Amino acid sequence: MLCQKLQRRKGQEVIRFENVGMRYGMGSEVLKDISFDLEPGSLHFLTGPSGAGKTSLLRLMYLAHRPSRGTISMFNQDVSATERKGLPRLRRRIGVVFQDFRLLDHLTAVENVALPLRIAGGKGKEIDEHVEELLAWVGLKDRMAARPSTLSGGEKQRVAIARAVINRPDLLLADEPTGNVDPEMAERLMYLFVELNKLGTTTVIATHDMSLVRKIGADRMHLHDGHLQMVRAGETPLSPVGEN
Ligand SMILES: Nc1ncnc2c1ncn2[C@@H]1O[C@H](COP(=O)(O)OP(=O)(O)OP(=O)(O)O)[C@@H](O)[C@H]1O
Repeated sequence: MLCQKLQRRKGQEVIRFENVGMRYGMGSEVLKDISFDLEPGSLHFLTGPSGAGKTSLLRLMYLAHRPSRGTISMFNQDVSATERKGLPRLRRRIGVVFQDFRLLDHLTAVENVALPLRIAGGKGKEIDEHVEELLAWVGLKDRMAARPSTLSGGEKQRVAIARAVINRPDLLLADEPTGNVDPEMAERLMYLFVELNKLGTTTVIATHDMSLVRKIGADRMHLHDGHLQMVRAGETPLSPVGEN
């Protein structure tokens, strides 16, 4: 099954940036000349100091913001040439954990997590069982029927993570996904991402937690002042870029 999934993706380009710049409104560029491509099934941490541009880069990768220059292609498709109405189809292949969670408050935790499966056409009890199993695994067995407004920050974060991974997306983008939980839970959630990655999901995780980065030992995309360096596991970014 795993081989099949990886084989199906062989030759497919998950994401490619060429000389991409990004600005907000009329401001100066917050991302400058970004070029990289991600191989199918790769896992990268996205690191860099506060304000370096990590969330902005994830927004571009999620197609929530257009670049001010350069080209982006996703799943072999030039995004700049894609009309707005074609974007939801691409986005359905991406699981995303936002810093502000973006859960739907009129739905329970179970219903929020089940949403991507329902949108994909899934029906019935099987979905609920699958969702409940995942929520229990992230420590939310007793909070399944709760609405987001009654959950703590760490609980909301775990619901958001479960929603992002539930349908094994082709690409997972996570912005500080362990920022609101204790170290033990952070490690458990990272394990979930690593396992998903082993099943073929290309994964990018923005984090300030260098101890987890070292523990997992994956390659890094390191941003400093809007410039990107690709850094191999165990290596340090070139000067003047600091560790964090
Ligand atoms: N909506 C916005 N409008 C204008 N400027 C923005 C907006 N969002 C971010 N910025 C600016 O873009 C730059 C990069 O911000 P971004 O949030 O991408 O950094 P980050 O690396 O994710 O930071 P952090 O680690 O603190 O979350 C910063 O200078 C920030 O002030």
